[in-house]
Amino acid sequence: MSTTAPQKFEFQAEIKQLLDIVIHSLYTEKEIFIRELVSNASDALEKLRHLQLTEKEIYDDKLELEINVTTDDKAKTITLQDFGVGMTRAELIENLGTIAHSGSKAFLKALGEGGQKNTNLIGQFGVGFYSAFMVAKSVKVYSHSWRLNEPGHVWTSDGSGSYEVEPSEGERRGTKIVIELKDDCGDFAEDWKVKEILERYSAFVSFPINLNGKRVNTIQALWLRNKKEIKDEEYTAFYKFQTHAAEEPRLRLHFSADAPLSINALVFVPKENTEKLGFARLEPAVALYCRKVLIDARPKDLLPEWLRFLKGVVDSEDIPLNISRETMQDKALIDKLNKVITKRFIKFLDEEAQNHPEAFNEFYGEFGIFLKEGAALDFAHKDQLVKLLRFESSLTEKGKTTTLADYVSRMPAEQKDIFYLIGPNRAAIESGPYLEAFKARNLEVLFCYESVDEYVMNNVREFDGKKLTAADHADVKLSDLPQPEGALSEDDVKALTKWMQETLGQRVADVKASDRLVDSPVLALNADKFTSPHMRRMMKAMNKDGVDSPLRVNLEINPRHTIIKRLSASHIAEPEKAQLIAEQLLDNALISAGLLEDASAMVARLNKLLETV
Ligand SMILES: Nc1ncnc2c1ncn2[C@@H]1O[C@H](COP(=O)(O)OP(=O)(O)OP(=O)(O)O)[C@@H](O)[C@H]1O
Repeated sequence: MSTTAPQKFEFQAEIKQLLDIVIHSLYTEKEIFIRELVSNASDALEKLRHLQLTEKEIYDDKLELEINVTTDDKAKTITLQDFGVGMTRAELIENLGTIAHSGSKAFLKALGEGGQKNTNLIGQFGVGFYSAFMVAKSVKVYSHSWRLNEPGHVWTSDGSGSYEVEPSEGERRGTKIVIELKDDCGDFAEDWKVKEILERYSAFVSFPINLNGKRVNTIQALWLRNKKEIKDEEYTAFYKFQTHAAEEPRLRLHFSADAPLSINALVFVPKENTEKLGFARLEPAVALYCRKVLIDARPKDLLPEWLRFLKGVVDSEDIPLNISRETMQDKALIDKLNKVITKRFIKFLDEEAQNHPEAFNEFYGEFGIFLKEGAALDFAHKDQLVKLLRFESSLTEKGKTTTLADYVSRMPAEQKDIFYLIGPNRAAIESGPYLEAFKARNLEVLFCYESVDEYVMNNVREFDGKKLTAADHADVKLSDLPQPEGALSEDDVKALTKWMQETLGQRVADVKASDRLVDSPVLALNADKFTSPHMRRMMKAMNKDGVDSPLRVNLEINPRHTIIKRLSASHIAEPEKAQLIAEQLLDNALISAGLLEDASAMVARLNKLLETV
C-alpha cells in the first residue's frame, strides 16, 4: 500500500482499554497531561543532544533545543512542540499505537487485578502520552525524525479505537502535538492557566520552555550540578524560589549517591522553626523529582515525620515518571529513598556538630525538638539521634550543653544511671530540693526544660547501657553520706514523722527521714509510680481524666534542718502552730515539685502563722 495516502490503524487491544478508561474516568487532575507531554518532549531533546555528539548528519540541525507551547483560546487548542529526535512513520505506529511503556503496562496490570472499579488508578500511574486524551477531542502528532531521508508524518486520533497516519510536508525536526480541547477543558487554552501548570511541574526542565513566545522556566535544577561549582548566592536564590522564603537558609546539604539508588538531593534547614513560634504543624516540603520533572511537591513518606522541617528537592532517576502525585505506588522504592536520605542527613548533622559546633548549637536551639521527637519515635534511627541530643547539666555553665556521651565519660565508676531533672528552667531546678543530694555526692544531673523531655527520656530509656533515671523518682537509691552533727535522734524522727503523718492525713502517703536532703527542710516525691509530677501537670493542663484524684505524695524530712528540729521540739507543746508549720512545709515541698494545685488555703495559713511571730 502507498504510504502517501492516509492509512487507518486499529489501536492494540490494551491501548483501547487504556484509552477507554482515560477518556471516561472522572479523574480530576487532568492538568498532568501537560507534565507528561513536556516530559516526553524533554526526553526527545535529551536524546537529540546525545545524537549530536555522535552523528554527523542530522535533519534541520540548526534548530534550538527548546520546547514551545502555544495556546489558542478561540480555537480551543493547545500545542506542544519540541525540536527533539522526532519519530519516523514506523516509530509513530510503534510508539503511539502499541503499548510500549512500562507505566501503562503497570496500570493495566493493576486494573486487571482490581477490575473496572479501580478506574481511579489512573491517578496513581499517569499514562504518558495517552493522558492527552483526558482533555482532547482530537490529537494530532506531527513529527519529523532527525534522520535525513525520512519524510514527516502526522498521526491523528480521537481516541475512540483507531488512528490515522499520513505524510505531512514541510515539518521541522521533532514533534508537534496539537490538541483540540474538549468543551469542558477550554481552560487549557488559556495562557495564564498553562503558565501556572508549567511553572508548577516543569520549572526545572533543562531545555527552555516558551509559552506563547515567552520563556517560562528560568531556574536551573541546581541539585544536578556539581556542588563545587555552585556559589552560595545561587543556593540562596534557589532556596528562596523553591520555598518562597524571605530569609537565607540556616543549613544546607547537597549530595548525590549512586548506590543503592541514584539520588541527587538538595535539602535546607530554614532559619526559623515556625512550629516553635506557634504556627501549624509543618507539612512535608521536600519535593520528589525524576530527572527534573516534578513527581510530588509534598510526598508524605519520603522522609520520616521528624524531618518535616526540611525543605528542598530529591531527584531520583529510579522513579518511574508515572508514579502518582497522589499515592506513591512504589512504597518499597520510597522507603529506600527515605532510608538513604535520612541516614545521610543524620551523618551531616553529626559532622556539623564536630566541625561547626556553634552553628550546630544554634540549629539545635531552634530545631532540637525534632531530633528529640526522632529519638523518641523513630526506632530505626534512635541510636544515632540520641547521640545528637544536648542538655545543660549541673556541671555545665548556664547556656552550655553536654552530650550524653560526654556525661557518661565523666561518670564515676560506681554510678550506674544517667540522672536527669525536669523543670521549667535552670534556676528552678537548681533552687529545688532534688538536686542537692546529687550535688553532695558529686553526681552530675542533666537539666531538661522542654515539655517533651519526659516523654523523650521515657522512650529513649538508656544510652550506652546506662539507664536514664529521673532524679526525683522515689525509687532512686543513693549512697550514704556521713551523718553530720546535730541531727534528730532516731526516736525523735519516729515521733515527728508519725505525728506529721497523722496531721497531714490524706495529703501524704508516707512521711520519712530523707537521705537526700542537705540544705532543704523537706522534699515531696511522687507516690504515684505511673504519673510523674510533670505528667500530672500536663494532664491537668489538658483536662485529662484520671487526675481528679487528690494528689498524695511521699514527704521526706531533713532531720538536720533547723525548722525540722524546732518542729520536733514544739509539736507537742504548741500543736496548733506546729500543724500550720507542717502544712506549710508540705506546700513548700509541693511548690518545689511543681505540684501545688491550689494555693488559696496557703495565704490564710501564712497570715495565721505571721500572727504568731
Ligand atoms: N515528543 C516526543 N518526541 C519523540 N518521541 C516521543 C515523544 N513523545 C512520545 N514519544 C515516543 O512515544 C513513546 C511512548 O510515549 P509515552 O509517553 O506513552 O511513554 P514513555 O514516555 O515511553 O513512558 P513514560 O511516560 O513512562 O516516560 C515514547 O517512549 C517515545 O519513544
